[in-house]
Amino acid sequence: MTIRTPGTKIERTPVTTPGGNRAREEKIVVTVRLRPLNKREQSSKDHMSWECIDEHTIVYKSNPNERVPQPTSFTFDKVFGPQCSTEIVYEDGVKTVALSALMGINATIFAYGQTSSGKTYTMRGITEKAVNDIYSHIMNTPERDFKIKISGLEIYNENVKDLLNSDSGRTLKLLDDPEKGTVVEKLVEETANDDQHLRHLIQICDAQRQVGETALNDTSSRSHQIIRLTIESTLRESPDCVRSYIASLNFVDLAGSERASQTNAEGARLREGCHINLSLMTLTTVIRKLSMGKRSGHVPYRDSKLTRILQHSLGGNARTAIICTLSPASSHVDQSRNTLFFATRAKEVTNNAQVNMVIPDKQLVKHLQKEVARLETQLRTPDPSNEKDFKIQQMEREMEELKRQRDLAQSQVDELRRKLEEEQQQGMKPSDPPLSPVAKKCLSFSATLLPRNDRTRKTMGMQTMRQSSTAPFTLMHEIRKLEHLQEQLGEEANRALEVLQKEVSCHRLGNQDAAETIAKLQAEIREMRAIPPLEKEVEVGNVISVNKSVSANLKEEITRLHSQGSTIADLEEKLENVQKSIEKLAMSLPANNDQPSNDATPKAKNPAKKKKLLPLVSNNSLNRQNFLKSPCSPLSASKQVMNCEIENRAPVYDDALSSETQSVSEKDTPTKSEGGDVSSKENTPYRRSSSVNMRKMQKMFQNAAEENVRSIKTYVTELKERVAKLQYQKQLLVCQVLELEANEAAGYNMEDAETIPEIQEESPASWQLAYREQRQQIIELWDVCFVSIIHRTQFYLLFKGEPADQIYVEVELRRLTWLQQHLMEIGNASPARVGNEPTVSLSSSVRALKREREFLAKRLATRLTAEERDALYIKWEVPLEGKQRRMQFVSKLWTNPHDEKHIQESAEIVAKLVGFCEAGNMSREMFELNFVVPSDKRQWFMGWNQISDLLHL
Ligand SMILES: Nc1ncnc2c1ncn2[C@@H]1O[C@H](COP(=O)(O)OP(=O)(O)OP(=O)(O)O)[C@@H](O)[C@H]1O
Repeated sequence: MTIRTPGTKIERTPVTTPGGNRAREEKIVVTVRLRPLNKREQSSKDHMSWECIDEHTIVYKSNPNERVPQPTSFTFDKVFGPQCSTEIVYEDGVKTVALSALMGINATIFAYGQTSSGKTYTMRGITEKAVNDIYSHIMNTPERDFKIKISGLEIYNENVKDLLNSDSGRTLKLLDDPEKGTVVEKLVEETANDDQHLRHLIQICDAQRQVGETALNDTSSRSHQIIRLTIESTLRESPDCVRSYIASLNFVDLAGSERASQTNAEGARLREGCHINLSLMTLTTVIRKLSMGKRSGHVPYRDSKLTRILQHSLGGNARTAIICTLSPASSHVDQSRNTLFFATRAKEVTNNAQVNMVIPDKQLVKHLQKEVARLETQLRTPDPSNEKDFKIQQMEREMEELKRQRDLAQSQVDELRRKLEEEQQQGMKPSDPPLSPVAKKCLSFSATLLPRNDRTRKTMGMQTMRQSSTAPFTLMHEIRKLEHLQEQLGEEANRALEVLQKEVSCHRLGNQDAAETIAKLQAEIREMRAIPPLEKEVEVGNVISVNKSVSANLKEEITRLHSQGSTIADLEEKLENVQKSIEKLAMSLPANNDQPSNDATPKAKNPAKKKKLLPLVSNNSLNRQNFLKSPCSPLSASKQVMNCEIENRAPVYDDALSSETQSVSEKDTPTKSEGGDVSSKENTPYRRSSSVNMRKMQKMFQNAAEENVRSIKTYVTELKERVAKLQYQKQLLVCQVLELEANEAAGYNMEDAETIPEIQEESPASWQLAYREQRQQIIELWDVCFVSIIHRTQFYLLFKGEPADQIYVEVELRRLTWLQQHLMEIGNASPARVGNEPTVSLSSSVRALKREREFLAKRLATRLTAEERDALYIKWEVPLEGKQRRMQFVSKLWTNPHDEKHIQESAEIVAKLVGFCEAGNMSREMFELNFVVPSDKRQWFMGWNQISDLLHL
C-alpha cells in the first residue's frame, strides 16, 4: 500500500493549530457507542446494564444485591446512547478527524468492541458520511485539484487478502519500507472517478469480506477490514505554489473479540475466533504500552499484521479516532467492561500528526533553479552597504568555529575508540561492560555465587549505564559468566556425588533391596561423573576475539550455549535419578519401629547424646551447612569430602561407650554362634552388655545412615533447584540474543545511544509497578493463548512480586509473547510434526484446555462436598438445577483476565482441586522449562503439557 505517487517527494510539516504554528501532539479521540438491546437479548429477558448519563460518561447499572466490580463509571471524549443515530456519532465524534485527510493529515477511524456490538453497523454509516463530506468539500474547493484512490484489505486468520482483487485469492506480503513503514505488496489501488464510483468500490470491499454465522451474530465479520482512501490535492492555478497535500484516511472495522463459550464456535469459526482474539490482544498490548508513554519500552507492533499495518495510526503520524461499541446486555457485562478498559487506555495514547506535503519533482527543480538564479544575481551585484561582505565574514568565522568543534569531537571519539580497543585486548578487565537490565535480573539469582567485588561493580555499573541491554559485548560477557557458574555447579555436583558414594559404601547394612539400590546408585554416580566437563577455556571476562565480527561471535556463543543445554539437562536428569535412588535407599533401610519396643533408642533417651554417638550424623549435619551453602568456595567441597572420608573410616565415639564399642570393633560382627543367645541368663555380663550394645550400635548406624541419606537428599534437591535457576538465566540470555538479532534485522542501530533513554537502578516501588503490569500482560496472554489453567494457577500463586520473581516473570512473558506470535504464524497451516510430537497449534491448545477443564470438573466431585459445590454454583451463577453443573462451573474459571478478583478466586479454586496448597508441593522448579530456538517451540509448550501429564489428564 503506497501513499506516494511516482516522481514526488513527501515532506512532513507539523500540524498547525489555530492558535499558532507550533507542532502539536494530540491524544487519540475515544468515543463509546451503546447500541439498543437486540431481539435475541430481548427474547432472553436480558436487561440494560449500562447507561449514558451525560455526553461523556457511561455508568454501570447494578442490581440491588449485586457485588459490583469497580470501577462503575467511565468517561470519554463522547458517549452515545442507544437512541443516537450514526449521523450524530459521525458529526460529534469523528468528523473532524476524518476530514483532516483533506488537509494532508493522515487519519484513521476504527471501531473496536465485542462481537455483535455494532462495529460494522457503525463503520458502514461513518464511511458513507465521510465520503459525502469529502465530495462536498471537493465541490466547495474549486481552486484545488483532488485525486482519490482507494484500496481495501482484510486480515483473515493472520493472512492479508486484497478485497479489490479477491479473485486472485493471493495472500499478500507485508514489506518494510524505510520511508513509508509497512507496505502491503501488490495491493491494488484504484482511482475513484467520482463519489458514485468510490461508493461502488467500497461496496465491493464489503461484499468480499469474510462473514460467518455465530450464536451471537448472524453476519459476524470474521476478519479485520481496512479501507484506505488516499487523498491528494494540488492548487490548480498557482505557478508559484509548489505545495500539494497527500494523506491517507483509514476506515478500520475490526473483527469482534469473542468467547468461544458464548459464540458456541467450533471448527473453522473457533479457529477464526482464536486468530481474532490473538491479534486484538496484540492491539491491546500496543495500546497499553503506548498509554504508558515514555515508560513503555518496546512496543510490539510487529507481533500482528493488524498492528504492523496500523502502526502510523497508533502513536504515529496520524489523527486517530476510536469508536468503542458496546452491547448494553447484562449477559455481556464482562466483555463490555473489557472494551471500556481498552477505551480508557486508548485515551492516554498520544499521536503526532503532521501535514504531508508533496512537491512534484518538476516543480521542485523549477523552483530551485529560480532560487539559484536569484542568489547568483545577488552575488554579482556589489552591495554598497558592505552588509553582505560583513555577513559572509561572520559566516566564515562561524564555519571556522564549527570545524574546530568538529575536529575536537573527532579526536575525542578516536581517543574513546582507542581506549575501548585497549580494554578489549586486556580482557575487558579495567571497566567491564555494563550489565543489561535483563542480565541484571538473571544474575540476581546468582548473586550469592559471585565474588563480592563483582557484585559491587555490577551495581555501580547499573547506576550510570545506558540501555545497552542487547549490546553484543555485554551479552557475550554475560554468557561467559553464566558458563562459569554452570561449570562450578557441575563440579560441585560431582563432588557431592563422590561424598554420596563414600556414604553408600560405608553403609552396606541393609537387606538385599538396599544392596541393589546401592549398586544402582553407584552406577548412576559413575554415569554422572562421566558427563564431560564444560569447556575449560570458558572464563569470566575472557577476551573476545576482536578479529571476528561481533555478530559472528555472538552466533557462535549462542550455538555453544544451545549445545550445552543438553549438558545441563543431563545434569538435571541424573540428579533426578539420584534423588529417586536415595529415596529408595531410605525406604529399604530397616525402620526404627522394627526394633524391640523395650529397646529404647539413644535418640529417644537422650537426643543430645545422639549427636556425639553418631559420628556420621553429627559431623555431616554440622558440616552440611557449609557443604550445602557455600559449595563454590574453593575449599569447602573438597574439604568436606576429606572430612567425610576420615569420619566414615573411624567413627569417633562417646567416652562412655568407647570401651564397649572398641571391644565390638576389635571382634568380627557377632554371629549367632559367637554371640549366643543374648537373652540367656547364663551369659556373662560382658557378653550381655556386648550384645545389647551391638543392637544399640546397629540402631545407631541405621539412624546415621538414614540421616545422612536425608542430608544428601536435601542437598541434591538444592542442587537441582540451582541447576533450574541456571537454566532460566540461560533462557534469558538466549532471549536477549534473539532480541538483538530481531533488532538488527529491523535495522535498529544499537550505537545510536542518543535515542536511548537512561536506565536507572530499579527501585522496589518501580519493580512492584512493573510486576503488576507484566503480570496483567501475562494473564491476558494466558487467556488468548489458551494456556493450561493449572499452569496459570501455579504461576499466579507462586510469583507474588518478590524481587526474586523478576526472572520468572520476565521469562514467562517472553515465552508467552513467542507463543502468541507462533500461534499467529501458524495461520491456517496444519501444524507440522516435530519427531513424533505434534507442534502446538491453536486447536491443540484449545483441546488440551478442554481436557483439563473436564479433569477439574471430575475433581470437583471428589475434592469438594456437595454443600461446598452448591455454594460455589450460587456464587458463580451456575443454575443449581441445570445440567452438567460441574462442567459449567469449571468453564467459568480463568475466563476474565481483567477482573483481579475473578483471577484470584479462580486460582484458589483450581489450587484446591489439584491439591497444590495442601501438599505444599508448589515449587519454582516446576517452571524449569527448556528454552529452544523459535524454530522448535514445541518444548516450551511441552513444559505446560507436562503439568497435565503429571496429573494423568
Ligand atoms: N446502534 C445500533 N442500532 C441498531 N441496531 C444495531 C446497532 N448496532 C448494531 N446493530 C445491529 O446489531 C447487529 C450486529 O451488529 P454488527 O454486525 O455491526 O456487529 P459487529 O460488532 O460488527 O459484530 P461482529 O464483530 O461479529 O462482526 C446487526 O444486526 C446490526 O444491525
